[in-house]
Amino acid sequence: MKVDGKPYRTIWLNKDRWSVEIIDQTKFPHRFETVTLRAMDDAARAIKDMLVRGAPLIGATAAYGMALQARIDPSDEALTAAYERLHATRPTAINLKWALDEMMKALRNFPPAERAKRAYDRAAEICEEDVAINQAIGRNGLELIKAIAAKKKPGEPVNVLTHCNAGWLATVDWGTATAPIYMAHDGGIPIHVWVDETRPRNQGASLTAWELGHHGVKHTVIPDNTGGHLMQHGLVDLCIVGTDRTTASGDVCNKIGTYLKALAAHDNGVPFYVALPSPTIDFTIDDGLKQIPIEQRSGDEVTKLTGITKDGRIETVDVVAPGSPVANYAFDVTPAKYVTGLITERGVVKAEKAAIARAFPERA
Ligand SMILES: CSC[C@H]1O[C@H](OP(=O)(O)O)[C@H](O)[C@@H]1O
Repeated sequence: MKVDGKPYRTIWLNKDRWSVEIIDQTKFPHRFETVTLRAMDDAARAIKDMLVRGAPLIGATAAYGMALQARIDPSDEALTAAYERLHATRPTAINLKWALDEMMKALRNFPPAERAKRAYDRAAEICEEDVAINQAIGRNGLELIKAIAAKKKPGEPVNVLTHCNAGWLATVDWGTATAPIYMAHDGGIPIHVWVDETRPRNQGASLTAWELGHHGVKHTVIPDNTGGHLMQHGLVDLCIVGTDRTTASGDVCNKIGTYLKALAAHDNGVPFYVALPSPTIDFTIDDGLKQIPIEQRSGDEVTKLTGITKDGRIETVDVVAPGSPVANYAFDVTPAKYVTGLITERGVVKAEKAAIARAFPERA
């Protein structure tokens, strides 16, 4: 998407045709900086330390991590070690394993001497596929927004609530949950987004708000616990969130707090949609609560906050009583029964096994 009028993606190949550039998302919202990945380890660290994050972007970065490895040492042993190193960076988003499996599938039948070129080609394909999938999710989600807009008074905005960042910063471009929002905005449909700040890393306040603002989309940042109140007072027309892993039966794993939003939406009759690119479906599992590994991250993300001072210095401060233990579960699982529909690249699909299998028969 555009940043101050200049088109950007979150990851791209540099002019040297081998090093990879990423936007460093740990610097948002106060700094826009990029980082060059020159080795597989750079890609692994970028994923682990969340310079890049968001299931599709994690997959794309891992794919280029394999390409960077193939350039240095394309042997079976080296590629297997790279697969393991990248796979170990974060446990929840299934796109990581999906992308790594795609790369190994693409490389294993090529002689080592030809693997680097094939790896870069496949990584580029994965990025292009992500953009096309997200644009299709945008078109399919746009129909839902149009149907709500048709019942509104002229000029009255459709109010969408979203959680965390499932925007273009979580993907290669367009985003998943935000793709329908951008298309509605670009198509002249009045739209407003309630942006959950999304503690503890504040991906909503620092990423979603930043990207919506740069695209001119009206939005309001809210504390995470506000959404239920807004729904009780008819101020939310629909929820659209992303996902890091959705099971074959439609259980949705997403950023911590998503489940509570789904409960509030269910209780208030607010449609709750999940934007779901097919690489994020884990067809090997059905029960999200029992089978999806939930990442636990450093307690520092809870006890510390980083911001900018009046004179422009970036500072980190402690915000929790010294010595208090903290827990930092990064994701939760929303059972399929609370999901109104899955907005996929092949249409809006019911959150149930048979419907998902019909939509993606080649993978079921
Ligand atoms: C389109 S995937 C976005 C998904 O990923 C985020 O998690 P994280 O920022 O920790 O990678 C969050 O769950 C978003 O919904």
